[in-house]
Amino acid sequence: MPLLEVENLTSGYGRNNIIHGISFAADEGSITAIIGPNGAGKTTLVQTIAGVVDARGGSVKLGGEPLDGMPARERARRGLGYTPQLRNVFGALSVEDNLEVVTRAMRLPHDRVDEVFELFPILAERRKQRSGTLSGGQRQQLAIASSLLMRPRLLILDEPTTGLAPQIVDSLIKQICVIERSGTGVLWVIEEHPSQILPLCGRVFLMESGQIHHEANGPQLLADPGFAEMFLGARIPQA
Ligand SMILES: Nc1ncnc2c1ncn2[C@@H]1O[C@H](COP(=O)(O)OP(=O)(O)OP(=O)(O)O)[C@@H](O)[C@H]1O
Repeated sequence: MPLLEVENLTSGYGRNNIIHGISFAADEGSITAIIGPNGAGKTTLVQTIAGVVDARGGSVKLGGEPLDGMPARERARRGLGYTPQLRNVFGALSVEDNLEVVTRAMRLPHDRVDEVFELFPILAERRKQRSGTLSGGQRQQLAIASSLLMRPRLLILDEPTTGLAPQIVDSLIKQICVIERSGTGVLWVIEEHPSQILPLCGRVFLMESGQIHHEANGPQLLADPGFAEMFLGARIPQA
């Protein structure tokens, strides 16, 4: 059984539906990617899975358990971790306090903070630093660390590498691979760096105009000469 099963999911804002009857699945211990042009509805799709945007039809199951109608917080308790695009951390709080806000709110054991510090040593070094003064990459690590405190079965990452310096991108990708190898499923919305990320992806779903048009595995997709023009409007440089 796949870890995540999305069936015929529809959602939108106001009078407009943005995603139209999307179905796909993602497995544990592997990386599944969603890729597509700006405005395709990728963020809306993952926010609907996470319970941040209400579904208007269809279903989402995690480990066979339906999550439909549950608020985001309840989904998080059941193992669905979501790190939004905007690296939202509490800028006025220290690194450590950001993490403690989550452990207190979700009544988690305090040693979970040490667990995520092991994965992100730079955050441990900077535990007393105000988060607003971290670099973009460090803020992204803190946002991911906050999601990991719940020990999610599935971690959704919305464009985690966008806007980061190449060296930081490399180390973040390595850290995400460590998370995947620990058995966590990763659902990754890709915006930048496809030539680095796609080879790591078991399944890739190509989204356009609120629908999934194609499924492939990452290496297959990179080898497809039409892919870059079709979905990114540019040629993908080889890694
Ligand atoms: N809160 C909102 N209210 C109204 N419309 C929205 C809202 N968020 C997104 N949209 C619209 O939904 C459509 C899909 O946006 P979405 O952010 O899901 O796409 P995306 O594929 O993630 O794009 P990008 O790669 O640019 O982030 C766009 O037309 C966008 O303007």
